[in-house]
Amino acid sequence: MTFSEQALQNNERMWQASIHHPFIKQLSDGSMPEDVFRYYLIQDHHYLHDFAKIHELTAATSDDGHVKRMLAELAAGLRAGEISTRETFFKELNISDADVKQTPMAPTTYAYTSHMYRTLTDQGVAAAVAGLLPCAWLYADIGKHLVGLHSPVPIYQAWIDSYQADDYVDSVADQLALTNAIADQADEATQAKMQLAFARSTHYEHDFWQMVLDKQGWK
Ligand SMILES: Cc1ncc(C[n+]2csc(CCO)c2C)c(N)n1
Repeated sequence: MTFSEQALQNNERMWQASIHHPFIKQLSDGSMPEDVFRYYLIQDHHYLHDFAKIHELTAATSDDGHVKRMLAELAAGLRAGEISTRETFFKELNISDADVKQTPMAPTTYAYTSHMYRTLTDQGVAAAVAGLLPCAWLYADIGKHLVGLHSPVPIYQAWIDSYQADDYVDSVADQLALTNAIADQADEATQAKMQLAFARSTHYEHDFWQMVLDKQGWK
């Protein structure tokens, strides 16, 4: 069994809970209040900024040319994605730079990104790469699940469409292949660290949806 097959089997319950989370349902049936989607976009902006940084740090730490190149390419794609999100979603919802600056990372965004930094510093490159994987892979699965459903709210449908684009689906396949290749060459202890990092990120992906519906803040 490949690393990713094993990972999915180990985390099936959390994975399914994300795919069927009320956040996804509210987005696809259009019932999500706009302020909730705004909250999501701002937290996700904070998340993506750190997520790109973690790719760059992992690339800088790795001594494998292929891993370095792939992570650097993914980071560049994330930076470009950040810019296009600002141009489309932020503009449409009138989210300004000041709105973003004035909104701190909520506890779950903070915990999720901190987990990824910590995985790199404490567990190394292989575990860090495994910790990055649920992000793209889970959204691709959610995108598949939503094929054929059309949200009555155009901006929600635009969000759904962005995770069904062909270039995105190809990039997920590359990330799966990279993670599986790293796991193949890793010893058992490293493979266990990779599984743990994947499981933690999967957990935080689920909590991210819930954070948004709760509009979680610092008490
Ligand atoms: C909390 C959170 N988790 C996953 C994604 C999805 N995502 C982030 S970067 C990327 C790859 C290139 O687009 C994908 C699929 C998100 N936006 N926010």
